[in-house]
Amino acid sequence: MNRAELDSIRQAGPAILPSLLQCDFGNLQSEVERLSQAGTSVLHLDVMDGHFVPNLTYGMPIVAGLRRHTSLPLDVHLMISDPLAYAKAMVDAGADMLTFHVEAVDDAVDVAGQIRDLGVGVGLAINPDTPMSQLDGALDGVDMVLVMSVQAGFGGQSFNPVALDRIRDLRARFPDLLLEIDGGINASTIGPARQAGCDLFVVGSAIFSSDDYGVAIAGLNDAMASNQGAK
Ligand SMILES: O=C(CO)[C@@H](O)[C@H](O)COP(=O)(O)O
Ligand SMILES: [Co+2]
Repeated sequence: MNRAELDSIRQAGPAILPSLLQCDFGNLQSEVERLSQAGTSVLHLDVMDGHFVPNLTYGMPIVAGLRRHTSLPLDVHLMISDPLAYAKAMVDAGADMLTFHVEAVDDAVDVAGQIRDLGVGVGLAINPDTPMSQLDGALDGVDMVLVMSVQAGFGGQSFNPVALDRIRDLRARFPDLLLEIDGGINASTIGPARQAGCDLFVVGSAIFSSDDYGVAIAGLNDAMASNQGAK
């Protein structure tokens, strides 16, 4: 994803990104079709290595398989200890945006630069219990900050409101930075996250627990617009 494509995502307004973590992997193609029909504009893919986080998901073959069946941009959330070891393979598989964790690397600016050189958008993620000071001086070459509202590793966890203060703080300091939030986003938490200044909302359980993804996404968009929920 180049800068122009990222800008067009931002200009299109807030977007809900389904996280496939809780989809039916036995019917992946049909799940993606259902999400496309429900108005999805970007898919969020959670890659976990069983080392950086205590959970294991999938890697390049699934990304490549999705790439063959959809033209939707693929936003790949790397919850892995060595993002550079897999970055090129992920891009070759079809990732459009690669987000790595600030906790996983020694030099985030260097990692971001090497990912950028692969021709994709770069995101930097931060877990709720990591001090925000770790982002100081780390945002050069970063297109997006992913503020985790749960500890990375599992779907279905409860929203941590510390993420709202973080979004507010980043939005005030970096008006043009793309901001994404991930974890525990539902009809109660999406409004406050939007009001705090977030652009992209990753949603797993609140979509996949519904029989009708279109209804679930419409409900989340309504809740975002009416800013329901606790602050
Ligand atoms: O990155 C992660 C979890 O580490 C997420 O993308 C989750 O998959 C979101 O799931 P819900 O919290 O919405 O159930
Ligand atoms: Co994620």
